Amino acid sequence: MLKLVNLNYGYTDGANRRSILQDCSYTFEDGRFYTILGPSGSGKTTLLSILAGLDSAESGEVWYNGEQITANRLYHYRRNQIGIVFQQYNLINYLTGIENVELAMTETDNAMPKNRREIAYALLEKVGIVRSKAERPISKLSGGEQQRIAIARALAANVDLIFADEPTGNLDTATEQEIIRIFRQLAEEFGKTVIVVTHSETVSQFSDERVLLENGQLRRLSPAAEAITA
Ligand SMILES: Nc1ncnc2c1ncn2[C@@H]1O[C@H](COP(=O)(O)OP(=O)(O)OP(=O)(O)O)[C@@H](O)[C@H]1O
Repeated sequence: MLKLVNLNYGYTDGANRRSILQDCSYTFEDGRFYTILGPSGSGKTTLLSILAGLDSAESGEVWYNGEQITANRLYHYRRNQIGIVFQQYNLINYLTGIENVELAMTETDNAMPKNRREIAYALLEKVGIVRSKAERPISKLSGGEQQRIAIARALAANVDLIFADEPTGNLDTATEQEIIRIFRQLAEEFGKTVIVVTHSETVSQFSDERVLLENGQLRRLSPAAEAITA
């Protein structure tokens, strides 16, 4: 379970103080697929950065699996407990897909099997990347293929919590559907918690829970399509 308690975050813009998160609290349960929605500039990426340990709130607490993610736990949390998927994929372009995933397996303290390459192929197969594609340099792959590899890379350290920021922002509708199917499967079949920031109605429709970030706070949207002002 990922729990946020009274998070506050703001910045100064000239003489003005702007608040992005205001006593923001929420609980994300294990094994569910969440989407975070909200108007442009409402702070979704900022919130995700805080949840993924890339930025820190000014006050408040983040708890994961009963442990508070304090400054001295951040390194462990980022390295061993979470994976992140970005809109721009952020893969290493001169390496192949399989090398990107294998490299991620060396960047964790979690126990990794000796046959890393085989496990990496299996992980890529799970997200629909066959061997011939896994062995191509990233620069020779489509955006959809790169995003699948980025998802496999995020899972490589055997983590249970995946964050994604606009993961389908650069993809066409058919490819978006494929990525949604992968996220659904990760939650349903493999018990992963998937938290996705998105403007896409399609992605949000297929999530287990839609959460709106508005006026610095998160609130659950009712399952029946509530109008979104994103
Ligand atoms: N440290 C900072 N200094 C100045 N401005 C900041 C800082 N952090 C965030 N902002 C501003 O806070 C607002 C929220 O940004 P954020 O990217 O989190 O919003 P968002 O909801 O993800 O937006 P979008 O949907 O357009 O991607 C933006 O106006 C951004 O420019």
